Amino acid sequence: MSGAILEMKNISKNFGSVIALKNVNLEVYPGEIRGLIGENGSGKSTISSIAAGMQKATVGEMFFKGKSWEPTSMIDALQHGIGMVVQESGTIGGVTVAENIFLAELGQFKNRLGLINKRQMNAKATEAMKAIGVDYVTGDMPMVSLDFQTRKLVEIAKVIMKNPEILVIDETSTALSQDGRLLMYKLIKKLRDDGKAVIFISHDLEEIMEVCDTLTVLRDGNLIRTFKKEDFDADAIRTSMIGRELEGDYYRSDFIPSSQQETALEAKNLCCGEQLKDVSVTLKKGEIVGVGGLSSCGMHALGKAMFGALALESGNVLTGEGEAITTPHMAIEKKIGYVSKDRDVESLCLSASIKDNIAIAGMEQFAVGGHLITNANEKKYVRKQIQDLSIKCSDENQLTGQLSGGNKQKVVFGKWIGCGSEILILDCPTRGVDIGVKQAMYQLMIQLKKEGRAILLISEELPELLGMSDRILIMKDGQISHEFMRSENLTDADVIGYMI
Ligand SMILES: Nc1ncnc2c1ncn2[C@@H]1O[C@H](COP(=O)(O)OP(=O)(O)OP(=O)(O)O)[C@@H](O)[C@H]1O
Repeated sequence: MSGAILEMKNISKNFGSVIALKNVNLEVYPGEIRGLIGENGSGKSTISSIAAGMQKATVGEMFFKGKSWEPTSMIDALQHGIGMVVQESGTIGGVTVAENIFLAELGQFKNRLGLINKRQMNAKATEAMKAIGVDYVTGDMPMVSLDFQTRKLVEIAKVIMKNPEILVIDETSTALSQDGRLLMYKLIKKLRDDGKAVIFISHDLEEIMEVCDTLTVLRDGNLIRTFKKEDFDADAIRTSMIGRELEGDYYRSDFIPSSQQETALEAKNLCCGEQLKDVSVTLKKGEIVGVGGLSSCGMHALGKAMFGALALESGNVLTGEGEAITTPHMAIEKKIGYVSKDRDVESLCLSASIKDNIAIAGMEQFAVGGHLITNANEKKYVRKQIQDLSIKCSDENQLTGQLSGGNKQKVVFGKWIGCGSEILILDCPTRGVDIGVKQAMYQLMIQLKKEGRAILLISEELPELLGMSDRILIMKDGQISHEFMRSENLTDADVIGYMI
């Protein structure tokens, strides 16, 4: 035993012909925050989920606290000291916060008659939320009433409550806004200071360098290198991630706001409870309008509303020609595309193939006469998106649910880009996407802008908003609190003040 709390030896994992991990050796030490970074599909989720009992390695062995480690499930792993917060939603929608937190452990609340003491269970769940610093969520709340960020926080509370020896956090930052991230950093630093270990997966190099003590780079299922804090160097890490230096512009290189005169889409006086309070936005052709704020500020609701997917109390969404958009069907007809933040639930059908997910919005492009679908045309259309966005998959028939997180996001992007959307409502479009692909997506957005397409870019990444937008709208408490024009001098600090 090397002093490591977890030793993973010669781990390989195959999914049919896909090799996700090749002979990976990973050791994690107590009192360490270990970062895992790598391109989409490099094997980060696979290696950490094997440690956390979600799946088994094809080959290899593991030792936890010096003993052979063969967890039979995530619950088994959590009960014995390794807990994981997964990349996508790890909670169940149809039940309460307490039922999610105590899933598989409801027995402890049974009374002598075998009935569950809900009051006690709810109180304990409320306590667990308070323990991580969230005082606005109680155990009796239905999960469906919570936004994406809060559902993630429930998941974090559930794992933290078990006081794990090792906590794995898989690409969760991008599900959280600024306040949620700060809360998460505080929790993981406390665990580290208490002598526990954390495995932290993120695509945000700046964040991972700031938060982690050591950093392991994976590429194509191989462990490339582990950096110690004193050796952290952004260029060296990037190069070992992608196997070459990243060249060319990342964000826009111009700093002058620009657009055409014509309006592409307009939201007028939108009202929807606490989420939207008299919000008006005009999006011009050839313009990228950024929308930022804290998770509950109303920006995600605004995106939904502009796609006709939110029941409004009043106000309306109109195209440049003055036609009202009240349903997603109408929006699609008017060439509006929408990437939801809640990718797995709202943007994809995970049990369908990549082909079906991409082709569904683009029939007009490849069907003969707009209605006769030929296999060859459909395949050609889908393959082009797979190639343009470098979607890592076995072929277009692979089920979307089998893709890595970032590759799923690329499928969503491909669906709306391929069908020639004139207006794109992009809610956190680069969530979980690696830097190489992010760069390609930004360059694509610039190209679309040049072609006169309009983009509403809703994002929790301030550098992305500052780097890409012609105008930035900051939202707070369901209202637009400030508008900034694109400028070289605009900084994170200028913007944050209007969010909180
Ligand atoms: N259930 C599955 N069936 C088939 N292939 C899978 C499955 N799960 C993962 N893979 C493949 O294994 C490889 C590694 O995936 P993994 O999710 O570990 O990548 P990752 O580094 O976490 O990527 P991302 O940054 O996009 O989340 C990918 O090629 C992925 O498509």
